[in-house]
Amino acid sequence: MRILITGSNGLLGQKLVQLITEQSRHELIATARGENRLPYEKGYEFESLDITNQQEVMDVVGKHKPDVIINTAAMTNVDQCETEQEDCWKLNVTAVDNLIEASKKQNAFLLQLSTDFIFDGEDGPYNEEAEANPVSYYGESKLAAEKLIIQSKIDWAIARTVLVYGIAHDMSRSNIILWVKKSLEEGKEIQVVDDQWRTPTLAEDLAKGCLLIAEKKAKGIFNISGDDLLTPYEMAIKTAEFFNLPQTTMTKSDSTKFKQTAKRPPKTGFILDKAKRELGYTPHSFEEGIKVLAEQMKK
Ligand SMILES: NC(=O)C1=CN([C@@H]2O[C@H](COP(=O)(O)OP(=O)(O)OC[C@H]3O[C@@H](n4cnc5c(N)ncnc54)[C@H](OP(=O)(O)O)[C@@H]3O)[C@@H](O)[C@H]2O)C=CC1
Ligand SMILES: Cc1cn([C@H]2C[C@H](O)[C@@H](COP(=O)(O)OP(=O)(O)O[C@H]3O[C@@H](C)C(=O)[C@@H](O)[C@H]3O)O2)c(=O)[nH]c1=O
Repeated sequence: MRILITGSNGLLGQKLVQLITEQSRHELIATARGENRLPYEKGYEFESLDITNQQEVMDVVGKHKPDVIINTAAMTNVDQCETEQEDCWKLNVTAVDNLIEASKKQNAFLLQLSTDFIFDGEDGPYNEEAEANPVSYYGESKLAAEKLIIQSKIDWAIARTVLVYGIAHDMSRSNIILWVKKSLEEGKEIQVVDDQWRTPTLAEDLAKGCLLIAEKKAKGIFNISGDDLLTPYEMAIKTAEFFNLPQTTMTKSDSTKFKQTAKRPPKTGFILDKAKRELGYTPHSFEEGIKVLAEQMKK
C-alpha cells in the first residue's frame, strides 16, 4: 500500500520512516514542513508539505494518491500552545480539516495522532471510551481534531499516545529520558514531580502501533502507549539508575511547587487491552525502552 506521513522530521515521523523503509513492504511518501531533515536516504519519496496550506495538501495528496495518511504533524509544545493559541488551533485543528478533505477526495484512510491530554487526569488510567475533558489549550485542540475526524465521512482511526520518549536526528524538542540524563550528567539542578502519572511510550512502539493500524485499516480509537504507570520522578530515578548517574542534583517536587505555563492532567496513562487484542500491539517496558535508547546513543 501507499502510505503518506506528515511531520516526517519529527520524533514519530522519523521512527515511522525508519520502520517502513526497513520493512520495505509499502511505498512511502514522507512529507514535512520545509526541507527534508531525515537521516535516511532511500526507500521513500520526500515532499515538502505545510499541512496548514489547504492547496498544498490537496496537490500533494492528489499527486501521490495514498491509500493511508498518517498525520503526526502538530504543535506539540504544550506551553507554547497555551500562549500561541491561534497558531496552535491552525496546526492542530484547521490543518486536520485540510487532511480530511483531501482524504475524502482520494478515498484515503486517515490515521490521526492524539493524546492523553484530552483528559483531565482526575481518574486515569483511561480506556478508549473514557470521557474527555481537557485542562490545557493543547488538549482542547487535539480533542477538537478528534471530533472533526469522528464526524467526517471518511475511513479513519485515532491513535492516542502518552509522553513519547526516544532519540532521533535533529529533534525539535527533547523528552523526559534525554533531559533527565543530560541534566544529571551536567550536574544541573532539576525538580521532578511525583504527583503526575503517565504510561510513557517508546517512539519505536508508537510507530509500530501506527503501522499495525494502517496495515489493517483498523477503524476507531486505539490507545497506543507504554504499559507501565509511572510518575516523572520514578522515570527519572530509573533513568539515573540505568545510566549510573549521581542523583544529588535531583529534587522530588510536586505540581504545587513545579509550575508550568499550561496545566498538566495529574493522572493519565492508558489501558491497552483493545490495542493488544485487536492489533497484537506489544510495547516495551520502560526499562527495556531505556535500553533501546542507550543502544542508539552508542551509535
Ligand atoms: N511527543 C509526545 O509526548 C506526544 C505526542 N503526541 C502526538 O503525536 C504526534 C507526533 O508527536 P511528536 O513526533 O512527538 O511531535 P514532534 O514535535 O517531534 O513532531 C511534530 C512535527 O510536526 C511538524 N510540523 C509543524 N508544523 C507543521 C506544518 N505546518 N506542516 C507540517 N508539519 C509541521 C514539525 O516540524 P519541525 O520539525 O520543522 O518543527 C515536527 O517535525 C503529534 O500529533 C502529537 O500531538 C501525543 C501524545 C504524546
Ligand atoms: C521539564 C520538566 C518536566 N517535569 C514533568 C512534568 C510532566 O509531567 C513531565 C513531562 O514534562 P514535559 O513538559 O517535558 O512534557 P509534557 O509537555 O507534559 O508532555 C506532553 O507532550 C504532549 C505533546 C503530549 O501529548 C502529552 O502526552 C505529554 O507527553 O515531566 C518535571 O517534573 N520537571 C521538569 O523540569
